[in-house]
Amino acid sequence: MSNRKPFFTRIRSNIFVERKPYKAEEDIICQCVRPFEGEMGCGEDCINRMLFYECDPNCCPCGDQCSNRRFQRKERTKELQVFQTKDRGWGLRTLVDIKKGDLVIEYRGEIISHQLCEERMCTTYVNEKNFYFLEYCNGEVIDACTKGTEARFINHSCDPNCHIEKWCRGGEAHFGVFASQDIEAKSELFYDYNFSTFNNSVESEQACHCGSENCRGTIGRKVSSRHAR
Ligand SMILES: C[S@@+](CC[C@H](N)C(=O)[O-])C[C@H]1O[C@@H](n2cnc3c(N)ncnc32)[C@H](O)[C@@H]1O
Repeated sequence: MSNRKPFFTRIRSNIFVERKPYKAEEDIICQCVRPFEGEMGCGEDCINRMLFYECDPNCCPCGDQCSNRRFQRKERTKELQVFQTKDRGWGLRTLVDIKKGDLVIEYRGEIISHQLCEERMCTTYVNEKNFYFLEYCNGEVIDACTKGTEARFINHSCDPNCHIEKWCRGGEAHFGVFASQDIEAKSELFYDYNFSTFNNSVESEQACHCGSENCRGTIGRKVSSRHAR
């Protein structure tokens, strides 16, 4: 493997290549009560949070004290490092402790249709060995091959310390890598590709080197037909 970190363009929000982002027809307003000054509202019992729906600051009863706006505030673990692993290519690790439940980083990229994804795989990405795709919604894919965040470097493990959550904000979805447990500084971050990736047909043929006791042997779901999920 080359020592040069693969180049990609870091983006602050998803890029909609073939369509404009949808706007929500109406906002769902939670029933939280604005907390005392200096405290944050919309905690674990906020109905929007329970439904994986971020509050709108313009109509949330907690206003600027709403804590259910992590994607809008672009929260993330600040000190993450891309590094070369022994047998998994590049990976992503944390340089600081992370608490269970924290949003580590948003998985961003270009939002494209399955059809355009197929086309890119036969043209632009035809010589690529690694693919950086995540299933979006309604037949669309997040393509982080050239534009995205460091989340694209997160490797697969059959016993991961992170997982992907889909959250709604306005009319669109946001995908975040969340800590499934407390994670110590200097640990590599992993999620289970079985539940999240788009190109299972490619990954189901790749040997897994996650090293966990319950390793399934390959990094993608075992499928017979292309893109079956
Ligand atoms: C989304 S990329 C992850 C970043 C990648 N390691 C890199 O160097 O850019 C997915 C690719 O990483 C490698 N990979 C991820 N998890 C792995 C694992 N558990 N064992 C072996 N290879 C892995 C495979 O080559 C896979 O196709």
